[in-house]
Amino acid sequence: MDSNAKVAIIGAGLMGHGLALVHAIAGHAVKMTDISESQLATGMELIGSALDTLVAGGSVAKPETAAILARITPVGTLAEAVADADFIVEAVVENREVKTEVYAELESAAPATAIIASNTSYLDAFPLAPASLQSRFIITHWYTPPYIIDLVDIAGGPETDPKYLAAVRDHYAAIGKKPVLFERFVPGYVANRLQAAMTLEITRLLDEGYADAEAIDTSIKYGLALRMATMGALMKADFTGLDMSRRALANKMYIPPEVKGKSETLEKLIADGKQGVMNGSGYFDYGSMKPEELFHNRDVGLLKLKAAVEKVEEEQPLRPQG
Ligand SMILES: NC(=O)C1=CN([C@@H]2O[C@H](COP(=O)(O)OP(=O)(O)OC[C@H]3O[C@@H](n4cnc5c(N)ncnc54)[C@H](O)[C@@H]3O)[C@@H](O)[C@H]2O)C=CC1
Ligand SMILES: O=C(O)[C@@H](O)C(=O)[C@H](O)[C@@H](O)CO
Repeated sequence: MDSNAKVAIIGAGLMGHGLALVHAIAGHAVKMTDISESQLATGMELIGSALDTLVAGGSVAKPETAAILARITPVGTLAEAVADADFIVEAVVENREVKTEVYAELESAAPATAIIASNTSYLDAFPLAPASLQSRFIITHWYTPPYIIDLVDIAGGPETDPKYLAAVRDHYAAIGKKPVLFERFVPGYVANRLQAAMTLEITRLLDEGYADAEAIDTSIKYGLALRMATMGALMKADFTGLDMSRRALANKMYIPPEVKGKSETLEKLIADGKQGVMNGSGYFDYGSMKPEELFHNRDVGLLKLKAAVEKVEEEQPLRPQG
């Protein structure tokens, strides 16, 4: 696969519009569709504001934006989106029935040579796709916002032809992303599994009154995250010394929480009308700051952090170079 491949994005929601932008920035001609006309229009607006943010953060040059936008065409139907596609990205709601319907439609509408990729967060999407798609059906899972976060989880199913996995991995690496190709599909891949485990522990700490939101996020931002940004978890263990890891495991002091499927703290916040950034408060209070300003600041901040981490990796290497 290369940047001449024509891309179709199915679903223009939070992820779909971002994925359309990622591929257009990489030079692909992109067709994006959604079952909801209004979501398709919103997706196109969000692409415009995301591009402005990338320009403000120095990741895209202003003169390039017109050409990037011109590469993205919103279309009204799935059939139109995929008619001449080489690579199809499914980013519809995380619902088995909806995804099954989309794959059934792709069986008749997609070219017989197109690679089909699902952006599912946790579902085992392979059993949902018809037999005729299995050899070219893959997972490419991105993180939000995908035009800033470079990690892409790539996995095949039992019948996926490995050549498609390698082609997509190599292309994403060539356009500056960080693909991780899994030997075997595991729901949630690495990062989402770790995120889920952390969320479970955070829920326990909050619900049982051990720590509040401020204490938890301070611990993550100023403790874990800064080290993880340059070392990950396993290199950090090397720095700590592996004997320490062995002792920590042997002590068996950490007992994972019971999986309850809900959190009292979260239920109370939602009952009090707190939905997060979009309505001004969630675990934290955002006062008079508007969602647009918050998203802009988050994204420009992430771009600056990413540039700083890249510089540190270059200037203070932690492994032999070359
Ligand atoms: N929200 C997130 O942070 C992330 C989500 N994902 C995954 O990406 C996928 C999409 O998630 P979001 O973008 O967050 O959802 P979303 O709800 O923002 O967008 C989904 C879009 O799919 C559209 N849709 C529903 N049925 C359709 C159909 N038959 N044909 C075309 N469009 C259809 C909806 O109208 C909606 O606009 C899910 O599988 C999710 O698990 C993956 C990474 C991050
Ligand atoms: O965190 C993300 O951006 C993603 O990895 C996801 O797949 C989902 O949003 C996930 O966090 C839902 O639990």
